[in-house]
Amino acid sequence: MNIHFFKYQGTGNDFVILDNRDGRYTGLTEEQIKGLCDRRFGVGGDGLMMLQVQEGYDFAMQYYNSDGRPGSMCGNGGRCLTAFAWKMGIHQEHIHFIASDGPHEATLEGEDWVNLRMKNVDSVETDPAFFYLNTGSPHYVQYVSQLSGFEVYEKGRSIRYNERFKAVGTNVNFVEPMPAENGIFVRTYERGVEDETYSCGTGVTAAALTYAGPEARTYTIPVKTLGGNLVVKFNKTGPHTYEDIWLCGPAKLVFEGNIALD
Ligand SMILES: N[C@H](CCC[C@H](N)C(=O)O)C(=O)O
Repeated sequence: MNIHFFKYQGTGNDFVILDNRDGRYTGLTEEQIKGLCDRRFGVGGDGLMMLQVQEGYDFAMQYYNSDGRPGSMCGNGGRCLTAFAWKMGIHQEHIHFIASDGPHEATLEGEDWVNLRMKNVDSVETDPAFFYLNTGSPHYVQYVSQLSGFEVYEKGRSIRYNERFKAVGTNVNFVEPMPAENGIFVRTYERGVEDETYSCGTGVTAAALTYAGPEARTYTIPVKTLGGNLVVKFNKTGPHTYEDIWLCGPAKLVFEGNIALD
């Protein structure tokens, strides 16, 4: 089978994207998706997404992690798929799509900057050592010092596979405040990739929410990742409740091509 693919990246979180509006790629197997995401034997990506038709929406987002299995919501993926939908002719000032965690709204600024509305958050588990919350995907958030030299892979992996999380898994974010920028630096170990990625949109969102002060008001938090900069804007409405959450940043086409699958 010949596959025509598009490769996108958003702050270095990279994805293979397929236009599946006619259903031609619906039968791809877990092994085939894993193979397409393989950086040596395939196209390479942290995940694969399909652009799908969905009545009542501009499109549906079907997301798979690089292990070939369906993942939960992917923030950078949603931004990249929005840029791709625009390229495919879905030209709306406000784009509405449905993903595994429900409806999303997105706007573009130019061709490769996407603002993506994330689902509201109505609870956060707070522990002296960490926060745990769901921004479309589950995220463990821990503040550390000297994040540049931190062992994200080893420490992230040990949390992801601990007694509590090993069955279902979790994404694990390590966060360091950047006082001069009034922002944060975030590094993430991703479930389903089972490695550190250059950026994780739902993780960056989760980390930014935990960085807000105690006051209920709107916040704008700049976030640095290994792959570039994002901005998270939201309205904190109570001690653990957040609404009108927007993840904003670049989403770019890298290349497109064809690959034959056996
Ligand atoms: N990279 C993604 C997160 C993918 C979620 C996935 N790792 C899972 O837990 O299923 C993001 O930008 O939000």
